Amino acid sequence: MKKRLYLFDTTLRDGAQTLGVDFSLEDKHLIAKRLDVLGIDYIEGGYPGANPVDTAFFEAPPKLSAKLVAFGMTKRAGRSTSNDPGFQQLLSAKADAVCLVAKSWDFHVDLQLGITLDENLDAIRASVAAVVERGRESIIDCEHFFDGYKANPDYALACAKAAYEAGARWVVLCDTNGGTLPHEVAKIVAAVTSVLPGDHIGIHAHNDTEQGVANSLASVLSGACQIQGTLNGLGERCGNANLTSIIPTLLLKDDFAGVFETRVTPAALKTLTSVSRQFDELMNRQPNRHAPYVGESAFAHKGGIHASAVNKEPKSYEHVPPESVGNARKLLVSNQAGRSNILAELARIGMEVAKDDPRLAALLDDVKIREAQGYAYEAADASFELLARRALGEVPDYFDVDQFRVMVERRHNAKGELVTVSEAVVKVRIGDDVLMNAGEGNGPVHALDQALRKDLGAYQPSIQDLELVDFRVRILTGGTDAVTRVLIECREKSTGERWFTVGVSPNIVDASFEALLDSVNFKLLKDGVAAVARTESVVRFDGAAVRRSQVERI
Ligand SMILES: CC(=O)SCCNC(=O)CCNC(=O)[C@H](O)C(C)(C)COP(=O)(O)OP(=O)(O)OC[C@H]1O[C@@H](n2cnc3c(N)ncnc32)[C@H](O)[C@@H]1OP(=O)(O)O
Ligand SMILES: CC(=O)C(=O)O
Repeated sequence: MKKRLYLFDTTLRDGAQTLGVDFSLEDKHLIAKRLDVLGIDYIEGGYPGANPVDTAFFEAPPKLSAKLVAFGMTKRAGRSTSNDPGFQQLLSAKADAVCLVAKSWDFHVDLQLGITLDENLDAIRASVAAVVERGRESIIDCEHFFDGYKANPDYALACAKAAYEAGARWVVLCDTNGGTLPHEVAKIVAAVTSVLPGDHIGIHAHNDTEQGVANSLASVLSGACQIQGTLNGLGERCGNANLTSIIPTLLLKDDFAGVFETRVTPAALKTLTSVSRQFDELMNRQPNRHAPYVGESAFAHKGGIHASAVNKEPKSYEHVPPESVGNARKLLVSNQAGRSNILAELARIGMEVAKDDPRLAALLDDVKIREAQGYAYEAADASFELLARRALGEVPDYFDVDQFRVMVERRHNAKGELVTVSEAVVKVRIGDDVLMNAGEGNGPVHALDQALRKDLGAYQPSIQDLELVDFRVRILTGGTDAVTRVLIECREKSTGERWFTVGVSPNIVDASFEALLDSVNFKLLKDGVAAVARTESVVRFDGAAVRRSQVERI
């Protein structure tokens, strides 16, 4: 029979101690529910009494199948539990369990609490007993357990034993400062589980030497049965053990999956990538592309040799199948690519090309030459698709830009305020028509975008559905030879679909315009719009008088 491991999530408590993270009450409810669906056993919701959000959360907590845990500290020195208002507020919280942080390093008892070692042991016993008496499951976080054990093993163990004997369901060994290494954790946890039952022992590891996950895994191999951690590794300083890495390791790696079981099912594991990314989205944090298992690049193959091998057999360069965690494989197109990368990307966008098709070799050469000039196709899916379809003769000649002009002016407005305005004029040829439009914007690229998309004749219904959402500039080489790469992200308003395009030039406006043109062409191509035919050359200046006057002023 497999050994049951319990997952304890402290995102809403230790995760709230992350620099730059502030949970609202609504955030807490949403996150608790997502964790519950994932199959977490214990969800620590916060510290009732410490702040209004946490207090409110425990006044009307969400309904969960996981056990909801209220966090606090052992009673204050010199008071009884009934005479400690903070402790009483903790006991009143609507929670299934109460997790108390207790000092277990003699140095901290002496310096931080200023009480004797025996008084601290008494405080642990009295606090656990009060929680149990109140009908709550009791959990003790033995703060600084590993540092305490190294300094005074007998005393650290005495704290753990005092909690266990007073009725604590779980005694959690904390690597509070995150400085303990896996071999030390393995040894110390084994020493604890030789005197206390392992199915009552947990681990809470901080990540200050980037060993949070390794230390948690080492501790279960030494007999501990509860792992505390957070979503995406949030937490005080460098964070906590990352449950987003621990959970798939427990379910997918033979040495763990064969021995241990958790409440997380293989089906729930498939939601892990979306849980992780939604969480970042909610926190307004950029997801870590390189995060194990769930990061955008966790199954992205850039090297041509890797891509070729993955096409034959994915496990050649993948330690687990991406779909097992809800992630997806990507074969990137770049200067490191071979024909396999290109073929895979073409297949992804629905293009069938034979591996020996000479147009494929030409496209690969073109990609490598352009990447050497500064283009980055792995980040610009739409520009790559246009390049590939052009190489195969599949992109209609929608329009030509005969000319554009941009002006940036700093001036006083009617209220006498100093403002910087940008104006642009773009002249495009569509079929037999030449259209000239002006646009204003808060910067030159914005103005160009406005002018280009103001009136594209027959294409306007398709183009109106397009919006520019992001614009990133990177200078690739320093000095006078500097080249600018611009990446533009666009969004189709009707579907929410997004794509990226790239432009490169020594001139930032030129680079931006090239990326803008790709976005517009991609949208027309995507919508299956037919190109307007050209018969004769008739020049027509389109637009209202006001536009013409702007043009003249420029
Ligand atoms: C390792 C961890 O992550 S533990 C969790 C840390 N998380 C937090 O601190 C976030 C929430 N904390 C808070 O909002 C506040 O610190 C509160 C409400 C808990 C306490 O606020 P205050 O009463 O103003 O105390 P303050 O934060 O200044 O100091 C903490 C006090 O608790 C005492 N204390 C710390 N740990 C314990 C413990 N395990 N048992 C008893 N007392 C403790 C400290 O000695 C200190 O006492 P002192 O004021 O007499 O010196
Ligand atoms: C309790 C806790 O967060 C710690 O010791 O790190």
